Amino acid sequence: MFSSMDSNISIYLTCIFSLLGAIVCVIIFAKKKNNEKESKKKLPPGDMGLPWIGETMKFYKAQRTNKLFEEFVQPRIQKYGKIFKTRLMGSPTVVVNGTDANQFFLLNEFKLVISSWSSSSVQLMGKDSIMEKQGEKHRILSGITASSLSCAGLEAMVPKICDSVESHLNKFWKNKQQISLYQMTKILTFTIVFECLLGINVEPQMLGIFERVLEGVFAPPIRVPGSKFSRAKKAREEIERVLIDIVREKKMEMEGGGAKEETLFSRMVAGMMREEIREEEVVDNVVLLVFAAHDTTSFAIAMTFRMLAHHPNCFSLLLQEHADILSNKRAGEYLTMEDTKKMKYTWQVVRESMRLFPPIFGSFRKAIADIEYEGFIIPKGWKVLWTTYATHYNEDYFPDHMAFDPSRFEEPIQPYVFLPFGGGPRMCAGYQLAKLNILIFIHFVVTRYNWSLQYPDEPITMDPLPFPSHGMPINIYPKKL
Ligand code: HEM
Repeated sequence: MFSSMDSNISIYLTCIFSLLGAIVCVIIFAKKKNNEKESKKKLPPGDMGLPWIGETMKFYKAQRTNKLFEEFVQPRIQKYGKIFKTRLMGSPTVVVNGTDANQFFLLNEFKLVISSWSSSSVQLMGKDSIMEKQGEKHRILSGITASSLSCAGLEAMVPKICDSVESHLNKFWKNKQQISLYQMTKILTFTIVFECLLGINVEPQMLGIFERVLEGVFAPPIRVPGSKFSRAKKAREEIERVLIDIVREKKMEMEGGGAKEETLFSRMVAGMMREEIREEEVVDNVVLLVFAAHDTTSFAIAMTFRMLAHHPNCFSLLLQEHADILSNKRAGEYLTMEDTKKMKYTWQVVRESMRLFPPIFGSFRKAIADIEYEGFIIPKGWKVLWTTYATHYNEDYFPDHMAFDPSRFEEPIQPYVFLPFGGGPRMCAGYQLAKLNILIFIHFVVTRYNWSLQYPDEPITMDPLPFPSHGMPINIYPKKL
């Protein structure tokens, strides 16, 4: 009897110990799994460099010679993969590369990330410009901007742009044998933004003051006499006084029932009268629009002409497109929106030039929450940098990627691969205006002038936006019309 009881107890104990063992195993296994999961949520690989300064100097050095991708981004992609960490200008930063990353971070604007500009840019553009706005405020401002920059708004602008280009050529190109293409297109873009988009007459001194503001946008925010930033801040105060007077004049004119013509400026002032936006917001957004359009459009034009000079076959095809459009016009008749839609090959050439020479290399965002992406964690407060190069210079999307081949754009390009104008809620508001400005300018120049580059291989510098280091001087010879 005892022996059968003993054997029952021992079976009982064996069962209990086995059960306990199983529970311990399950706990250990679950803990291990959890630890594995936790350890997977690690920071991306990379080198944070020296305290505070991090890898800023290496970044600037690569940027200055327009080799940001070749000398900074690509070697790190090879070493660490498409997502890597670094430290730039005092901020821990994760550089993300590729279509999926572009889509993820650009579409998650306002939800996981917000745009992040340097302190100098914010002080000079103003904290009330669209680039600093989030959520509802951003929606109101982009609504006002979009109403003028939509296709319907732009159609009315085409003859005005033609007029501005014609006056520009008469004033700055006529009887000249040489001009600086980059400088000239800056003047023209400035005039187009002010006169065609905003409906504000350009006073002679305004461009100079604006250029001084723009020179300080990426300089260190040190306000000591003689510094770039200090000069820029003074210029900003000067331009602010001029713009406040213009805003108040416009408001009085509109209150008195004048100002029939709707421009982006009158829409902003109307928004101010409805108390949707404040006077400071109107001023800051005028400054921002000039900044956003100025160096970008001029660089896109300059690089298009450079590529055309290097690829005479492409130039012949482009010239034919403009000769065909011109042959259907009466003497002196301006282009229409329909004509610009016929400039398909020209737009391919411009896009291919912007693929190789993007006017904006990418932009910084700031994480507003801890972000889990591709098995890594990007802590709240860290910066995220997406770049155009990572997809523009990728063999998978653009085979023989350094070759200039406008035919790549005959077929639609997969989303988030070609991003000279960015994407998501912060996609360039002036994309269509830039397109018209560039196409119409090319039409006038190639149908009226023969031209050649003075320095076919002029170096490109970045500070931090790219520009041809000698201003791209060209020789010009008027065509006999
Ligand atoms: C070739 C010429 C241009 C290029 C390559 C370009 C490129 C860009 C890019 C990449 C962004 C997005 C920046 C980001 O994601 O943080 C942007 C934003 C913007 N662009 Fe352009 N741009 C050009 C011309 C213009 C013009 C002509 C205007 C208007 C006059 C303009 C107005 C804006 C504005 C207002 C934003 C800010 C949008 C926002 O924050 O919601 N751009 N541009």
